[in-house]
This record gives sequence, structure tokens and C-alpha cells, in this order.
Amino acid sequence: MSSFVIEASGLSKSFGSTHALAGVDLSVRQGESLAIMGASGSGKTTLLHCLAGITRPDRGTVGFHSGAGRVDVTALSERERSRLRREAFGFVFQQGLLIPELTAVENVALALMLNGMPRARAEEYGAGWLAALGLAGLEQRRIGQLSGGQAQRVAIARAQVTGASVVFADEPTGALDSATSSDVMGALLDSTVGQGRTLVLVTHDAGVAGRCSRIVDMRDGRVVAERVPA
Ligand SMILES: Nc1ncnc2c1ncn2[C@@H]1O[C@H](COP(=O)(O)OP(=O)(O)OP(=O)(O)O)[C@@H](O)[C@H]1O
Repeated sequence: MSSFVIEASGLSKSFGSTHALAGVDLSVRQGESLAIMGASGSGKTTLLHCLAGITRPDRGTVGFHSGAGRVDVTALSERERSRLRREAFGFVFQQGLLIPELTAVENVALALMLNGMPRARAEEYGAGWLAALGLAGLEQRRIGQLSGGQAQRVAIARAQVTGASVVFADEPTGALDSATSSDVMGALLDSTVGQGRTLVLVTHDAGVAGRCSRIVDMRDGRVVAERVPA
């Protein structure tokens, strides 16, 4: 059995009187694809953000295991968490958070340049990732000149180009029609778990969740069920 890459225990997070997370224990194995499902407001995004070190929980811990050992994500400073996110994690959101003024390849290369890689090399790497995601020939298009599915593939390339060991995705196919959604989900799986890396995603779409290796269901800030898709 493979080892855990993320181990969260006792996570609680409130916003005023709203208990977004009310004691969540969740471990994620290296190389698995985990879908987090549940009704609107059940705490899915808050959980994803706590696992990824974006949000610090009020209580509980998140451990991240890398080749260098275990990091207690919840004990890190804001600056250390930001570095961990840049270096070890990748993010794909519903709206790709791409920079519209930049071209496809510049958007991908930027992630590498933020980690100190010179521009020419970063763009070379970026172009390689775009090609791997089926976007060869579109490197110089600005984001507004791409379809929704193509733009989301650029976002996937950007999330992976730094060699992220865990990719976190929040409704990565939420803005796409069902055929495009299926293509983009295939690209996301191939480029993460297909390469031995780990994918944690939030989705409302049972079709998307059904392609993951495990699903957890949330209700009222708690994980209430766990299942393996048929
Ligand atoms: N920054 C915030 N400030 C105040 N309340 C928040 C904040 N973030 C989340 N909440 C509240 O916490 C609860 C859980 O929100 P969360 O976004 O985690 O749910 P979700 O399951 O991802 O919902 P959705 O499917 O609608 O995106 C909701 O009641 C939400 O209104």
C-alpha cells in the first residue's frame, strides 16, 4: 500500500458563527486521485484550502510528506506556506486564474520564473508542457483567444510545470460543457496520477468524481462517507 502524502486530523475552521469545518480527518495517498463532493456550503473548498496551506485551520493539523520528510503545514508561517505552495503544490481553479494579457506559454513559464528560472528556459519547459496537454501550436495565443477547454489545459500545464507533487483542483471543469469537461478531466488525470503524482479535487459533477480513485462526501463541515467509484 502506498504511503500518505497528506495527513489531516481534527480540522476545524469557522468564519464568524459558520462552522465551515467541524473536525475533519482525511489522509491522501501518494498517487491517488481523491474527489471531495457535497452540497453547496458543506465545506469542500475550505477543506481543500486547509489541505493546501492556503487557509490555516482554527484547530487540527495538516502534515505533508515529501522526500525531505514530514512538514507540519499548519505550523508554518504565511511566507513558508506560500513557498511550499509554489514549490510542492499546483492549483487549478474553475476560472483558471490565468493572466489574460500574457500568452499561453508565458502563463505557464511564469510559474517557473517565480521559482527563479530564467525566462528562455522557462518558456522552453512551458512549451513542452503545453504540447503534452495537446496545445502545440497555440503557445503564442493570448488566453482570450483560446476556448474554455484550451484555457483550462493551460491552467493544468501551469499547475504542473514546477513538478508539483500534489495538484489541488477546485471545480476544474465547472465552467465547461460535458464533452470538454471529460477531455480536460482526462488531461488532468494523465498529467498527475498518470505520472505518479497526487490529485485532490472538489467537484459537484458525479461524472468527474467517478473518474477518481476515491470519493469523500461532506455534509455540514464533516466527512460523512467515503467510497470507491464503481
Ligand atoms: N471567507 C469566508 N468568510 C465567511 N464565510 C465563509 C468564507 N469561506 C467560506 N465561508 C462559509 O463557510 C461555509 C463552507 O464554505 P465552502 O466554500 O467551504 O463550501 P463549499 O462546499 O465549497 O461550497 P460550494 O460548493 O458552494 O463552493 C459556507 O457556509 C460559506 O458561506
